[in-house]
Amino acid sequence: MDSIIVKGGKKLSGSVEIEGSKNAVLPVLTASLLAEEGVSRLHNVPDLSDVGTLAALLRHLGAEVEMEEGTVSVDASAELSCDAPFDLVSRMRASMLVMGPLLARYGYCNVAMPGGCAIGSRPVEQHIKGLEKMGTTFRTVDGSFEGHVDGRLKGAKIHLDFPSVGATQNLIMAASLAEGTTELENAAQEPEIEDLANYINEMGGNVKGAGTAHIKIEGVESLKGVDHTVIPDRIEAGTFMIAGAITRSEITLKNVVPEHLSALISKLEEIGVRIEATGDGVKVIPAENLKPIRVKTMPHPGFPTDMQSQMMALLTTINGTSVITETIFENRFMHVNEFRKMDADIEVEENHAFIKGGGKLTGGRVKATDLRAAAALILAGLVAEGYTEVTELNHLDRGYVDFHGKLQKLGADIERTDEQHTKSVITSK
Ligand SMILES: CC(=O)N[C@H]1[C@@H](OP(=O)(O)OP(=O)(O)OC[C@H]2O[C@@H](n3ccc(=O)[nH]c3=O)[C@H](O)[C@@H]2O)O[C@H](CO)[C@@H](O)[C@@H]1O
Ligand SMILES: C=C(OP(=O)(O)O)C(=O)O
Repeated sequence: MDSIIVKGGKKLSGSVEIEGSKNAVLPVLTASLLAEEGVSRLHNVPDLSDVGTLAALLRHLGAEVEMEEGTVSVDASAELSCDAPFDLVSRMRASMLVMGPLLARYGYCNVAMPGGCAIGSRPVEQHIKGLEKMGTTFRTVDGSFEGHVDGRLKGAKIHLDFPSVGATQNLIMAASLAEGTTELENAAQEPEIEDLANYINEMGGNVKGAGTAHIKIEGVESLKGVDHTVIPDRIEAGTFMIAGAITRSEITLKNVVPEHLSALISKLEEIGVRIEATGDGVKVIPAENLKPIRVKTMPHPGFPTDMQSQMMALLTTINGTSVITETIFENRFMHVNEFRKMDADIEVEENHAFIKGGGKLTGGRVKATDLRAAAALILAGLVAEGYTEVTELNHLDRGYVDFHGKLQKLGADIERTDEQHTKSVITSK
């Protein structure tokens, strides 16, 4: 079985380059289906299995997709198929994002229901309700959403019950080729939404207000493929900030936008970890003694749920009791059992985790329960006594490029049993 083995106790030093953002490139790739002419060349694309999975889906739909050294080209000018089957959609929930572009372009889609995943049930009614308001009629057939539009999608005023990232993205894409104006209220404000809007505007679209809770989209007649550079991955950056903090080491991160990480940086500073801006990145400077905190995950600009397990790893090393409250996903504490196997003292009551930190972590064999838990367990392994073996690396490969290699370069004592595998995880043609 593939695993990463880390021996705890080494300090880190040096610098690490942050990749392009997984959560930005996935919606941007689906938006490339909106272009009836031209080729989109997307730069700063990370070599991740999720990108490979989405590329496979775009190819299945009839787009031409090429990948070379961080650039993915998508030509969606051919007549596309509108059927996204279960075997592709179920591999990755972001596949649902083909719905908006297909309905906008063809007035039809047949997209398998993605189902829940380890971190929660993850319903999609906000996507469906918004698209219905724009004139789509849905029925469910054999476990798929079949959507029909009479003519073209129509602009609408849509108030989201919750600022869902995926629903906001699907609706922006649908509205970009709809007739008239769409206004989204209580929209998600993540930097990845802004990146998607920038890409659509570069293609000839008209999206205003992305990055705020109120987004206004004027539909246009057509969009063209263009070049676009994906923003840096704020979650990978945050994960490496914690790598510096947990090992009490000064390290430098390159290709980071600190404004995208303000909630995490503010919590790290409260703990006693200084984050200093340096040209195109940041320096992580932990104090000698760190302090426990209370932290609650929230939609952006709040503290990101995707940093919750890595923060938990750090808090297990800090004297005193810290409290984490998870408000985004109903089942995102599965890593607690794995941390306990490493002798962490953590109690969970409903959506609160109480972490009594400062005790000794002990290495052992632990299982990655989701993508961020994979990284968090490796971070804990950096400071645990003895060897920690982390299995189920398929989760890690969804969202981190060469994670163990980057830690190795920073000085960690870490290796991966299937070294070859990490060369490229993108599915080839
Ligand atoms: C590829 C990608 O960008 N994934 C990110 C995206 O996921 P994703 O877009 O799936 O996250 P959402 O913001 O939609 O979901 C957040 C919460 O809202 C619920 N919900 C969502 C839609 C809906 O129609 N009904 C509903 O109840 C979900 O079950 C979840 O509990 O944002 C999450 C929240 O920041 C991140 O953890 C994921 O890394
Ligand atoms: C939950 C995540 O991703 P996804 O929405 O793709 O499952 C994540 O990136 O941590």
